[in-house]
Amino acid sequence: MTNAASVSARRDLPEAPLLVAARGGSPSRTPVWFMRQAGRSLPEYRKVREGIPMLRSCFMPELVCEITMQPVRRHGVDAAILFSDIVVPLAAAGVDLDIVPGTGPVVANPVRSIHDVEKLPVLDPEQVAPVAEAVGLLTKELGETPLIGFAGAPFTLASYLIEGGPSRNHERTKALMYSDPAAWHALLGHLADMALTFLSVQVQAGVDAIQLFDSWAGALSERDYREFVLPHSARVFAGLADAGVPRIHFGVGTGELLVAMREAGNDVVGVDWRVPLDAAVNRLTSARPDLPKPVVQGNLDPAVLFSGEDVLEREINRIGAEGRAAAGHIFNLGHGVLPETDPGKITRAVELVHGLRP
Ligand SMILES: Cc1c2[nH]c(c1CCC(=O)O)Cc1[nH]c(c(CCC(=O)O)c1C)Cc1[nH]c(c(CCC(=O)O)c1C)Cc1[nH]c(c(C)c1CCC(=O)O)C2
Repeated sequence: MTNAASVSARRDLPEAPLLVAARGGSPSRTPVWFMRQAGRSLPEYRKVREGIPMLRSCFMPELVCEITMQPVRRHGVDAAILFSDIVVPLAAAGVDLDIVPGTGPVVANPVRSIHDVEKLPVLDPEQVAPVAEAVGLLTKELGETPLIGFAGAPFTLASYLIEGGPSRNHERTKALMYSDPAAWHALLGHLADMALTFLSVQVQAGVDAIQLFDSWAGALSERDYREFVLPHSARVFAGLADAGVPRIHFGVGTGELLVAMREAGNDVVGVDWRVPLDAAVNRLTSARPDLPKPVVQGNLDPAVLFSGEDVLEREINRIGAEGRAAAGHIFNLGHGVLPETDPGKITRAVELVHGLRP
């Protein structure tokens, strides 16, 4: 795809609350979307996914478009997030892996040495052409609602590749990181290239914002994060600096890493529910008074959607008030929607956020 095409593919959405807030402007209302808003909480999702394996569904453009649209239609959220997965670029490039229901990504041949790193395939943009096609369908269907593209950050992808699947302690990951820094940096460099290719394809196809998911970065100390991870995530963000779309950075349990994660070069800092948004802003501004006040995204505990409506309202009001400390606030959960969540509660949460004074 040429550069000229990339310029014309993106819609002009100057009023979209998500994009206004991401730039630190004054949106007409507090924008809200939810990580994992498409997925098992929705009966219409379970219906269209019936009999189709997760990974295969990510390469079916019409289905990706339909699943991405479902929460926008149902809940009236202020953004769609592309239905895909962080391991899609790895699978597309030919890494032997599967997404096992109830477990997550499982890798057939885990990466444990420099030899394994050297054997990793390079992602050719053509291999994710169905994703670009889905983005094209979505930008036609979404009207004024922005579309968020995403990728997994190098550390989180490395953890799946090295452990071979989900991990509580990331022990093999850390063992490689500490004992073979050359292999480690080669691996993270490779994964940064892949993330950048995957995100560039999405941007050229017309997504309006991107999010880099470093879900498991919170397992690291700040010192290790700075030495072993930050330079690679920074390269992904730097590669998108001229893309013209806001860049969101998110991880779980990253209260101690917020300052370092912002230094990776994003425009919006995702915050999980453990750190109040005003405290997060405080940490960010006192550590880096030289930088502009941050824009934050978050941070309702996904478990609160299992409580009564009075609790939901109280928590949303609290988070709305705390978010006023930031230069902009994009309302979200502190992590993804849990599969058992009552979708009615999600719709109600959107109404309550839209009732907040922006
Ligand atoms: C760590 C991670 C993964 N995938 C992702 C992350 C980062 C975000 C986070 O921290 O949650 C990212 C992701 N995965 C999915 C999305 C879609 C967009 C959205 O609505 O947010 C996004 C943004 C769809 C999905 N990705 C997956 C599902 C469930 C698959 C199904 O419906 O059978 C969905 C909707 C599978 C998946 N893929 C992964 C896990 C842990 C799982 C869940 C396994 C399970 O519980 O069955 C890896």
